[in-house]
This record gives sequence, C-alpha cells and structure tokens, in this order.
Amino acid sequence: MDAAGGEQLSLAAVRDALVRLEDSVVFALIERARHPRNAAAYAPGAGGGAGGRSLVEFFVREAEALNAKAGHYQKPEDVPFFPQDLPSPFFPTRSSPKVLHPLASLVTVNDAIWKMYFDELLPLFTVDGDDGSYAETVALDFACLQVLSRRIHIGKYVAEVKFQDAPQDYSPLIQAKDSNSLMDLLTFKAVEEKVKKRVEKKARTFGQDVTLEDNAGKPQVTSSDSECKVDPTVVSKLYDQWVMPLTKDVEVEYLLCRLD
Ligand SMILES: O=C(O)C(=O)C[C@]1(C(=O)O)C=C[C@@H](O)C=C1
Repeated sequence: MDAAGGEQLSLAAVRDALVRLEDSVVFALIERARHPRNAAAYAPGAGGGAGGRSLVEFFVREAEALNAKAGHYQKPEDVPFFPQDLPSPFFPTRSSPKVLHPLASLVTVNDAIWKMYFDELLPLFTVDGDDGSYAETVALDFACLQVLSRRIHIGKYVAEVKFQDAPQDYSPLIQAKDSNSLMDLLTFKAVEEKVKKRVEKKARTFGQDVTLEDNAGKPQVTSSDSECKVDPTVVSKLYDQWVMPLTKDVEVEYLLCRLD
C-alpha cells in the first residue's frame, strides 16, 4: 500500500496512514454538516428514472461506475459499495505491490458502513431540516462514505503486519477459526484510547472559525464545542463505536483467510 510505505509494511507506517486519514474523515464530516439532514435525498423511488432508487443510491452507483472507468478500486483498501457490474478501467492502470493475501480483495464491510452511516451517524451530526440542495448533499455523503470505507479497509494491512510480526501467535487461532481470540490478540486498548482523544481534538481544532477580527489583531478562534462545525464528541463516538470495531472486523476477516 503506497499510503503506508509501499512494500515496506510496518505497524508504524500503517498507523501513520490511519492518523492522516483522520484529517480527511473530520473534514468530510464538517462539509456534510453544513447542510441539514435533507431526508428527501434518501427516500426510495424519489427519482422516476433511477429504477425506484433513492437519489443517494443512484449517485453512489453512478459515481462508482465513473471511478471504476478511471481506474479506481484496484487496491484492496478501495472497496466499492456496489461492486456488481462495475465497468473495467478505460485506461491502463499500474498494479501496486502485492503485499496482501490474494483473498484480501474479497474482504468488505461496506454494507455495515452504509447502514451505520445512514441509520446511526447522519442523525448525530446533521440538524433536522431541508435546504433543497440534494445533489450537493449526496455528493458529500459519498465523500464521507468513501473516506470511512478506505480507513476501515486499511485494517487489511494492519492485520497483515500483525500476522507477519507474530505468525506463531496468529496461525493456531486462524487454523482453529477462533474469531474471538483473534479479536483479543489484535486489540490494543491503549491505542484505541489515544485514537479517540486525537480525533476529538482534531474535530475541535479543524472545526473552529478562524477570523482576524479581535482587538489585539490576533487570529480569533471559537472556543466552545457547540460552536464547532462538527461536534467533537460525535467524532470520538464514531471512532469508538463504529470505525475501530469495523476495522477490527476487517482484520479478523482478513486473518481468517490468511492461511488459505
Ligand atoms: O493500530 C492497531 O493496532 C489497529 O489494529 C487499528 C485500531 C484502529 O482501528 O485504530 C484497531 C484496533 C486496535 O485495538 C487499535 C487501533
């Protein structure tokens, strides 16, 4: 994975990639939070020409088809939400170094990400209401979904590094298909606590309005969480309840096929 150090896989390099992606996650949420919920964008059958699909499903399917034609979804961490019938790339693509097991490309938790995003997360960081800008809204949803999916599926590399570092610990559990013990072995509670604190701080920092208008001529920033563009505690909860658990599900799924 180029984002985590090419063929030189290390836990530090993969964790660095996860840390960088936190910025993208926070900014994607900030952008989506500028619009209210806009429930009409999610109502099935709203677009007559879209085969009874909601606008958001129509948009994501079409955007993924275009992305695929341009050569996207060739890497194991770039997983489409609607993989059925995706077109092949129209242009030559350069294959990236194969550092993962070939079955890595089959590991996906995108259905769970989709459900989590629309059923749980969206109501937490958007306000009730309708500003009519449905096209912008679904484009911003797609950006959120894509970055969350990429972050979570990088779990494949995390799992590969952990396996390479301790095959003697992982192999017996993989052979026994012992998902619970694999989950325990790959969990680092102290790291998770740091991740939660850091994303909360990033949301607090990136979500401030910076102006030049205070009396002393110093940059002015907002201070309370309620003034932040996205609630920092929601971002921490997102990581705690969904992003890290789903990343660990990816790690376990990947490990279970690692010896096949
Ligand atoms: O950094 C790791 O070791 C990971 O497996 C990644 C991650 C995460 O999703 O951020 C997941 C599980 C660990 O308990 C800690 C962090």
